[in-house]
Formats: sequence, C-alpha cells, structure tokens
Amino acid sequence: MAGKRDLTRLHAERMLGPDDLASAAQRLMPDLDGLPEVSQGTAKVSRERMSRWWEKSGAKPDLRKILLDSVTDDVTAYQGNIENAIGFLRLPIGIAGPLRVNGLAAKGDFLIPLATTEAALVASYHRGCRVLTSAGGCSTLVLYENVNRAPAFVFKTTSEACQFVVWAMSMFEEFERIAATTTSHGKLVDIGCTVEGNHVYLNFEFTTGDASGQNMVTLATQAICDQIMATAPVTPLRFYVESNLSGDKKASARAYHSTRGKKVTAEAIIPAELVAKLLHTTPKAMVEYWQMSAIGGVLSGTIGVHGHFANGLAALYLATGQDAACVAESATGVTRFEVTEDGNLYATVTLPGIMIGTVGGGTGLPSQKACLELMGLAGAGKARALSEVCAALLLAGELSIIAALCAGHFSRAHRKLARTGKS
Ligand SMILES: CC(C)(COP(=O)([O-])OP(=O)([O-])OC[C@H]1O[C@@H](n2cnc3c(N)ncnc32)[C@H](O)[C@@H]1OP(=O)([O-])[O-])[C@@H](O)C(=O)NCCC(=O)NCCSC(=O)C[C@@](C)(O)CC(=O)[O-]
Ligand SMILES: NC(=O)C1=CN([C@@H]2O[C@H](COP(=O)(O)OP(=O)(O)OC[C@H]3O[C@@H](n4cnc5c(N)ncnc54)[C@H](OP(=O)(O)O)[C@@H]3O)[C@@H](O)[C@H]2O)C=CC1
Repeated sequence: MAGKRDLTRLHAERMLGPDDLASAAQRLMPDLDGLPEVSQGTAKVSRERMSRWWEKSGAKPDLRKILLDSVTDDVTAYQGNIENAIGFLRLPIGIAGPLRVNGLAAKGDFLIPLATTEAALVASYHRGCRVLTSAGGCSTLVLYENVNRAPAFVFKTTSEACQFVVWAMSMFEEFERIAATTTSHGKLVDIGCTVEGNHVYLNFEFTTGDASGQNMVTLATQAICDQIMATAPVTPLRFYVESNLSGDKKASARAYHSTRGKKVTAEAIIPAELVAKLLHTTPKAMVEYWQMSAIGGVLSGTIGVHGHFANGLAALYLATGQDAACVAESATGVTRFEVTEDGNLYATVTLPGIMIGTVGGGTGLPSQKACLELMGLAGAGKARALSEVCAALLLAGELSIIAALCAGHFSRAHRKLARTGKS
C-alpha cells in the first residue's frame, strides 16, 4: 500500500507530468523581464500615475479599459486606502430587506446592500429579512465594545518583567493622557497584562467612537510604547507594538471569549405559520437541524456554533467599506433556535466581537459611502446602529440557511440560482 509520502509524490507527478518534475522549480519562477517595474512606490493615487503604469506594462488595452478607464470616480478619493494603485474591481451589489430592526441603536426598516459573487446568498438573506420583518422585526443590542492592541516587551529576567508590570499597571492615567494626544475619538479604557517568562504582553483596550478603530489603536499604542521606552524604571530590551495577542484578523479562542469590536446580539420569535409559509418547514424541524448542526460544529472544532456568519459579514463588509480581512475574527459566535411553549420559533445570534464602523477606513469611499447612505447609516453616530443591523442580518441568514437545509432545499437553490444562464 502506498504511504502518505508516495501519494503526495504521485499527486505531484500527476499535476506536473513526470518529465516536468526536474524543471518545475525553474518553471515556477516568473519571467521578471516581461514585468513592468512598479516604480510608483507611492500611496499617491492619481489617474495620471495609474495610466503611467498601464502604458509601461504592455498589458492588453482591454484590461486597462475594464480595470481603469471604465471607472469614472474621482480617483484621488482613494488616496489613503491603497498603494501602487492601477485600477478598480467591480463587484455586484444585491439588496436584502427591508429588515425591521427594533434595536437599542437601530430602529426602523433597513435596506441592506450585499456585495458578493456567490449565487443564492442575497436570495437567502433577503428571505430571512422577509421572515423577520413579517414577524414584526428582531430585537438587537450592542452588549459591549472595545478594540485592543497588545504590545509586547522583552526583559532580561522574569523578575524585571514583574517589576515592569507593577509599574505599568500604576500608569493608567498617564497612558490614557498619551493616547488622547493621538486621537480625539479614541479613548483608552483598560489595561491588562500577561507575563510569560521574561516577556510581558500588555493589552490596551480602547473605545473608538464610530470608527472600527484598528488604525486608531495602533497609533495610540505606539505613542504609549514610545513613552514607556523613555520612562519605564526597568527599560525593556526591546518591544513590538503588536505581539499577535490582540487577535487582530485571526480566528481565535480569544476572539470568541472576549470582545474585539462590538459584542452584539439579535433575537426574534417567528410564528409557526410564517415558518411554514416563507421557510417551508416547522419550528420543530428547524430546532432538530440546529441541534444536529451544533454537534457537527463541535465535532469539527469550529469556534462557536453557527451556520454562515462569514457570508453576511463578508458581503456587508465589502459593500460598506469595512476591512474584509476582519471577517476572520468577527465570524465567531453562537446561533440558537428553540421551540417556544406555544410552538413558535425562538431564534437568536450573539457575536462576541464584530469589527465595524461608519467612519474611517474604507467607509468614506464613493460606492461604500453610498451603500452606507442607502442604509441611512453613514457617518458619525451610526456605528452601534450598523452593528445591530449587522447582527439582525446574520440572524436572517441563519434562519434562511437552516430552513433550506432542514427542508432539503439547499442544493436545489444553489443549482437553480448558480447555474441558470451559464453554459
Ligand atoms: C434560495 C432560497 C431563498 C429560495 O427560497 P424559497 O423559499 O424556495 O423561495 P420562495 O420562492 O418560496 O420565496 C420565499 C422568499 O424568499 C426570497 N427569495 C426567494 N428566491 C429569491 C431570489 N431568487 N432572489 C431574491 N429573493 C428570493 C423572497 O423573499 C421570497 O419571498 P417573496 O419576496 O417572493 O414574497 C432558499 O432556498 C435559500 O435560502 N437557500 C439557502 C441558500 C443559502 O443560504 N446559501 C448560503 C450560501 S452556502 C455557503 O456559503 C456554504 C455553507 C454556508 O453552506 C457552508 C456550510 O454550511 O457548512
Ligand atoms: N494600522 C493597523 O494596525 C491596522 C489598520 N487597519 C486599517 O485601519 C483602518 C480602520 O482603522 P480606523 O482607526 O477605524 O480608521 P482611520 O485610521 O481612518 O481612523 C478613523 C479616523 O476618523 C476620525 N473620526 C472622525 N469622526 C469620528 C467619529 N465620530 N468616531 C471615530 N473616529 C472619527 C478619527 O479622528 P481622531 O482619531 O482624530 O479622533 C480618525 O482620524 C482600515 O482601513 C483597516 O484596513 C486594519 C488593521 C490593522
């Protein structure tokens, strides 16, 4: 019987052909002579610079037309969001809703733009929105918010590390003051620490106003660290402004059991008649599927238990100018379905930390801002409402996908919507 290594070799041979194996490494090297030099090396975005790249590139004019010329935006609006800019990617936006949200911050019926290339996704969220709205809406609540940065400091000994911690923990007001010199909307609200041998990880927690805040907390933490290096009674040998302990853009147990961004929950009670009419199933069947899928999630080791938070998050993040990489940390949490005493469906989602904002980052770019405006959630004072609408949307998605799976409609929907009109 072939061992694992033999199989890997066989697989490689099948991919490349045995004769190609010897030259594989060479063939994988790109032909650098043919590539245009990226001499821009700049964050400046102008049509002239972008054109210059295309002229030098020798790429087909058709490509330039698609990626640059057909976009009529004022390209300087993108400065501060991209380097070595050469063009724009277009994604289709679908609309889900109206979704009725009876939240603490979000109140009303919301139209939700979703950017995706996955067929059936918008249809599914739209159906879930229809169910929730027909049921009178869903309740939502931001339970907690903070964004952390976790710098790390290296000492000669654990004893020095501990002396440093005692000092650092007494410096909160000073650190708060320094942070405030870098941002008027961000505020340091807590410090934590973890000692591992002669290493100290500090955890600075901030509120970030209506910005999702990753950049804000980095700049504030850098200023605090600079001050620490200049004034600490035990000077660290070295430090790093982020130690990988914050959980930034990583799925982690930490993201699940603490909050980075906004902890938000949504719940609704759906009458059994609506479940039958719009979801073609029953509360009991949905709870049975949910129970089985919860164990499936546990068996596969997912962080949390849910169906497809990443789908709604990614599509909403792309449409509204959030950092799409934050789906990695934001898509954890719990979905729970129960049958109520009177036979209806109780459904809830809780997300421990979604990174989301209505100012800063990509939220002010032309099409992203337009999507936020479509929701009535652009700009200052709207971040909590957007988080609540996001949780409500994810609840809608859970209702729809779980209904499709337990009614046996899941594959049919994807066959119908993904293959129609394709050769
Ligand atoms: C596709 C549906 C919605 C059909 O659902 P349906 O109930 O058969 O459709 P219907 O014709 O009875 O209509 C009911 C309502 O659904 C909506 N609806 C219905 N069709 C459309 C459409 N074409 N476009 C827009 N909205 C649609 C619409 O609101 C409509 O009400 P109406 O407005 O007509 O009164 C349903 O079967 C469904 O939701 N399926 C689940 C699909 C899904 O959630 N896919 C997620 C992506 S899968 C993935 O990413 C991987 C994952 C997550 O599966 C991995 C994993 O779980 O491990
Ligand atoms: N640097 C990093 O470590 C990382 C950066 N990122 C990127 O960072 C960006 C997100 O960071 P973020 O800090 O949100 O964005 P920004 O860096 O754009 O900061 C937000 C800006 O908005 C201003 N502002 C105006 N009104 C408000 C308000 N009502 N509430 C909050 N701020 C307000 C802030 O002013 P002021 O601060 O003066 O109060 C600040 O200048 C994304 O582009 C993301 O991709 C992502 C991961 C890591």
